[in-house]
Amino acid sequence: MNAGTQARLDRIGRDGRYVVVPMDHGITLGAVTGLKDIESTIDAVTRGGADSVLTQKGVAPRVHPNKNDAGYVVHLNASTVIGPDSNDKRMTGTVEEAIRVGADAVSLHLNVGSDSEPTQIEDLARVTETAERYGIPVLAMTYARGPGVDEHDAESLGHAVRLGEELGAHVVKTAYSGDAESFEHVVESTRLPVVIAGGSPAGDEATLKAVRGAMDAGAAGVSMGRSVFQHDDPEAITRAVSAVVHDDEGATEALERAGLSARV
Ligand SMILES: CC(=O)[C@@H](O)[C@H](O)C[C@H](N)C(=O)O
Ligand SMILES: O=CC(=O)COP(=O)(O)O
Repeated sequence: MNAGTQARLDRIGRDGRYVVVPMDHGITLGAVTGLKDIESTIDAVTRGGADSVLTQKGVAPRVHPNKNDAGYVVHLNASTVIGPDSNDKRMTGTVEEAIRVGADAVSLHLNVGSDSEPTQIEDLARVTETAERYGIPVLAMTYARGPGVDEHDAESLGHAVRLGEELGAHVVKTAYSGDAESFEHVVESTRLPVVIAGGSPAGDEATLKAVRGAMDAGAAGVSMGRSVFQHDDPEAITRAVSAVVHDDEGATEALERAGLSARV
């Protein structure tokens, strides 16, 4: 691996594990809870131990003053939930733009199984080629999503993360399959570090149990957005997630250590 790529990977994670808090949802969902005052949210999650934050390029000026020396990932494609097809992710930036706005890494979202999969495959291939030339790590968000696709099927998730590796990504993110045993298949489908998304918030206990299960299956951490940035105490939940990812804490112990009761 290019020395610059490795050095930048070490800026968005720690010791090969990752607590990334993505807040690119401002395009997907709009200015939802946690994203209106994104400055405070970024400050809170990075004080809580997030290794890096992730946004679209346009809000970069609102990131740097508040990220407390955490790493920064710029997301390069998007869609909206009000558009014709939220699975149809279109390019919103380039690797060069990401470098210009101070990114340590870039990310791209693919919906494997969607009608727009072929274009997204081409997009990721181009992004990894350019990123390699600049020594910029690529986080591929490879979901199993599309007509008739089971978004939590371990076989499909394993296929999605392997696609990310085959196209030159350095870290892959996907949905959690729901239990450690099935998620082992996902992790074993690639040599890359696999991190999990949080999905729609389902309560602190469910969130931490998913993180614990994924880590037990061999995952390398999380790229967890809404369950963190929409929490009523983003710093505390980040602290709990980081305790599981980086300190191998149990779900309940991590919640208690962060001052959060184990509630549904
Ligand atoms: C809002 C969602 O369904 C998330 O899983 C998004 O797909 C995550 C993605 N980065 C996005 O916001 O487009
Ligand atoms: O960019 C978005 C993610 O990586 C996952 O977001 P979620 O809100 O945890 O599903």
